[in-house]
Amino acid sequence: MVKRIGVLTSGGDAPGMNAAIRAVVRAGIANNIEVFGIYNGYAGLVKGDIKPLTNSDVGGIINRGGTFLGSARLPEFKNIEVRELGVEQLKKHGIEALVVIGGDGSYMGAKKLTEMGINCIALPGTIDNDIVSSDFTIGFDTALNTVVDAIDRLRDTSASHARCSVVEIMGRHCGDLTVWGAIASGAEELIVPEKGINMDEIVAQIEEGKKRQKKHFIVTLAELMTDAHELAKEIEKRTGVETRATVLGHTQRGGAPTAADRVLAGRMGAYAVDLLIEGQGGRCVGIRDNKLTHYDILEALDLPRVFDETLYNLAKQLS
Ligand SMILES: Nc1ncnc2c1ncn2[C@@H]1O[C@H](COP(=O)(O)OP(=O)(O)O)[C@@H](O)[C@H]1O
Ligand SMILES: O=P(O)(O)OC[C@H]1O[C@](O)(COP(=O)(O)O)[C@@H](O)[C@@H]1O
Ligand SMILES: [Mg+2]
Repeated sequence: MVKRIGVLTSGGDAPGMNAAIRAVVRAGIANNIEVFGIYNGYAGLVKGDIKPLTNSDVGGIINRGGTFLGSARLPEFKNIEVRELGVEQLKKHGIEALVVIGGDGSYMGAKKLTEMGINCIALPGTIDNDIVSSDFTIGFDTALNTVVDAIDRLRDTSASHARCSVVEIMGRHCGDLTVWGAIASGAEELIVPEKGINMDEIVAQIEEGKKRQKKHFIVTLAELMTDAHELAKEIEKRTGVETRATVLGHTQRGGAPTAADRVLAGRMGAYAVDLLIEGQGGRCVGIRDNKLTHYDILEALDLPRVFDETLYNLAKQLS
């Protein structure tokens, strides 16, 4: 049975990563496995930034945002020679298997390390909710609550000034944070990559609201689609409603994880250790209908992303 494992966080950080690390360490130690922390993702792996972790090292972190191990992006990890340096470091420390907490990019790194003889289990840690093999990713619920809190505040000031607010939300190429954020905050409009921008529809929605003496308008916009400030100018020009843009940016990545994210992280972290004990590798953990499951990483990354039209239409209908 596996005796010594490592844990690392990689890619964009996400609230709940600390809770996941804690779960890996505590579940590992409970099964007589030594757990080593690898600092700063694959970059730290290659450099040998590796230290043993005890139960008390992961005490007092369940409620902390970010990742105490640090995270990084190391594009060079795609090169086999760079990954070989990482494998050498693991061998030097006697680490036989790894838990990798990150997004789709980190999953690829985990798959490739498994092919090089290091069993890896990947956990979905990203605010974007863009990992198709899991209904939810660790960090999504916290980021969603941050988005909703921000929109609630923006609505207050928008109503006082009878303004429209364009709110740019993260998600890379996935509209989930925007769709869920729009529903939970009662936004008037949502613009997501899966649907594109329909300027006429946005203008019509605001004009219709004006007729009902509406005092404020919230337009949620997924990032990377258009410039939020330019969109605000265009809305103001076409509707006559004074409009401001707010880019929520990295505020969405921070903060104490919600209870839902902590529980998800705890379940997934312990499950990853179970899979390593079974001798599994190259797998990623997901949650489906509230049940833990695991997939081959390549198959998981190949799954087609199905956009939830029902939720999108609900956001439209209730606006
Ligand atoms: N094809 C790949 N092969 C090996 N490692 C990869 C690959 N793609 C990404 N990675 C590693 O995973 C890291 C994180 O990926 P990235 O896409 O930036 O974030 P995320 O994991 O959050 O999606 C990259 O910086 C790189 O070190
Ligand atoms: O922090 P950076 O490097 O500016 O990256 C921003 C990107 O990271 C994210 O916050 C999270 O993405 P990943 O989890 O895939 O790393 C995206 O929503 C955003 O597009
Ligand atoms: Mg990603």
